[in-house]
Amino acid sequence: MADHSDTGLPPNWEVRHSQSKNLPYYFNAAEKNSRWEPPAGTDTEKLKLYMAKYHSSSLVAEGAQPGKIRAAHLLVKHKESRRPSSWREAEIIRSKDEALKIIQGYEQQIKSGKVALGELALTESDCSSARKRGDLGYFGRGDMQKEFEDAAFALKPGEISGVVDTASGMHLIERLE
Ligand SMILES: O=C(CCc1ccccc1)N[C@H](Cc1nc2ccccc2[nH]1)C(=O)O
Repeated sequence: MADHSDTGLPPNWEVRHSQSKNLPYYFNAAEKNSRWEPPAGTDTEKLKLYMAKYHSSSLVAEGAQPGKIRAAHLLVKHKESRRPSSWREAEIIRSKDEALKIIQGYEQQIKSGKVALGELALTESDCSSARKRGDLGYFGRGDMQKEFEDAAFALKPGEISGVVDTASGMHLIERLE
């Protein structure tokens, strides 16, 4: 078992792995608290070394299976989103219309070749997948919200969707595999 002391995380915190999302998350056994992002007070350089040492193997993406695709997305949430909060902003108050204008701007930048979706997702996406350049891993039909699924499965690998509106917010989707 990995020695938790060299994770760089504050006391009682440890790194665990979400099988369903094939992603590491942070768990505090004392407070029974978990989160996708490292807690405040983390020595991020130490955490990076720890992750490279103990977690790169567990992050091996599931192999492509029949009926599954892999996609990345960039999400702009708004005040009517199912969870109007993200790693970027504790309380998201922009209107749906403002979110639409913002994501249409991103769509233009991406489709003009000025920036890659994954690059923009890193800093602009309101989904926890932002830190993986929006990469959601492999998923099949029934795994994601219907509007998202239909738009993603309609893409060929390498293609980018138009703006997709779901209960989570406004998305741009890039099919990766
Ligand atoms: O549910 C998640 C995590 C999704 C995820 C899957 C696989 C790897 C990493 C993240 N994040 C939500 C925002 C959100 N809503 C979505 C709806 C469809 C696809 C991706 C989505 N992301 C949120 O943060 O509110």
